[in-house]
Formats: sequence, C-alpha cells, structure tokens
Amino acid sequence: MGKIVFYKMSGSGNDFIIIDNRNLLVDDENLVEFIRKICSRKMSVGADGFILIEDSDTADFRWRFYNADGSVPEMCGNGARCAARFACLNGIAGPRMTFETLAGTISARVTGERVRIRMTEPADLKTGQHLAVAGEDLTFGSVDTGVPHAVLRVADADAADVKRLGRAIRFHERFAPAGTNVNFISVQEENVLKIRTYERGVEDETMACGTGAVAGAIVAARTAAVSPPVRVMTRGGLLTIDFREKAGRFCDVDLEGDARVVYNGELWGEAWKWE
Ligand SMILES: N[C@H](CCC[C@H](N)C(=O)O)C(=O)O
Repeated sequence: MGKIVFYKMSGSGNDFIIIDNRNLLVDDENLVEFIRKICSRKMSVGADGFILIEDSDTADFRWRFYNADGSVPEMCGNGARCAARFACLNGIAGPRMTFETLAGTISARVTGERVRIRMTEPADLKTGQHLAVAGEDLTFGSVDTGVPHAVLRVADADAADVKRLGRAIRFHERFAPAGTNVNFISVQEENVLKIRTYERGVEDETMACGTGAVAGAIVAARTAAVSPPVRVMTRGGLLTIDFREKAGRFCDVDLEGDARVVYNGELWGEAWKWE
C-alpha cells in the first residue's frame, strides 16, 4: 500500500479511523489484520472502528465499516455521523447527503460539527424479557437499530458493572451466534436518559454508541419512560434521538450529535507491520 492519509474522528467519544478509499488504495488482502492492528490503542493509532469511503452508483458514496476487531456489523450510528462530516469536509458530498451501508441507504445533514442522520427503522422490539446470567436474574428489552441491542434499565447507569455484565450478556447463548451490544440506561429527568454501552466487536465499554442510544430511547419510549426528543447522556457527550410513534411502530428516527475531527495524518507502514 502507498501513502495512506487518514482522519481520526470522534462521535461523542466513539472514535474512528476514516480513509478516503475511492482510489481503492487500501488492499483487501489481510485487511482484517490491518484493521485490528491500527485500531489497537497501545501499539498503533487506536480506535473503536474503521471506515473506508468508496464510490457509489446510487448515493453520494458508499462506506465499509469495521469494528476494532475487524468484524463487519451492519451499521454504526456514531461512525455514520463521522463519515458524513468527513465526506462534507473533503468535498465528497454536500452538507445534505446519502450513503450506502449494509443496513440500507442513510441520509445525513451536516451543520458545522453537528451531524444528524436518519436511522433505519427499529426492528424486533421486545420488552419485559428475562435472563439469568452472571448470577443475576435480569429483565431487559431488545431492539435492532441497524445492529442488535439489549437494553437494561437500572437505577443508576453510572453504577452498572458494564464490563462484567455487558460481556456476559454479549456472549450469552440467548444471542448466539451474532451476539448483541448491551446498554444500561437510567432515566435522569423528563426525557433525559443516561446510558453506558458494552459494544460487540470492540469487546469493551465505549464512550458512546449511536445505535445503542437509539435503542435505549426506543425501549424507554415503549415503556412510556420518555417521549421524543430524547436527550441521551453518554460518557462522551450528549446525543439527541428524535422519532415518531405511529400505530405501534417507531419511524423517522434521527440521531444527532457532534462529529469532531481530532487530527489527520499519514499512516506509516510501521503502524501495522509489527509482530
Ligand atoms: N459495535 C457495533 C457496531 C458499532 C455500533 C456503535 N459504535 C454505534 O455508534 O452505533 C456492533 O458490532 O454491533
């Protein structure tokens, strides 16, 4: 691979390496190993996810999204917001755009550092489910907001044992083989949630999870704990979720928050060619 310029971006603390790959400079050969290495925080750039921007025949661009472990989920809300800002900053699209993802075509609107995206319609929403795991009998909701999410309502999200419980649920046989992301929400005040998320494919708590914030808001709305627009306080910043509920379905789901450029640089071969 020749010189690879990349951006490091942060969507409410969920961070991504983004590369304009319209010239297909990034080799698909050994791509997963490349991603795992440059996403490792101690040895290389470090990020929760990796994004390639490529040409599309049907939208302003197409993206390929990878988790830090190289796995390929259908969607990433915060990554999508960062990709939209990246495309706007680099003249790949205007401030209003559409782009292809595995979850469908996403529309986005960029206003300075803030980006609003229209999410895919939530699917398979269930509440009041039970699971005995890690010595606890848990009640949870679940919904697919582009990727699968379990949502547990707790008294105080700050007190949740996210890593231990999140990992146990993520790998539980109930969710096999795909697994699930795991969110812990608490209702702070009217239409304000606090959330913490264990992310599949990062295999750790992230500072924010866009599809997780949407999942938390939708499950909380189904149990009448909140109504839109819902402000979701993540560890990395505020995400706003807006939506309509019509005949028991949730539609016109928007996710909004910041999408900041942290730096841009040039990847040296040493960034991934280490044993
Ligand atoms: N790790 C997730 C995908 C990224 C989700 C998250 N970063 C977001 O902002 O939606 C999964 O494998 O389902």
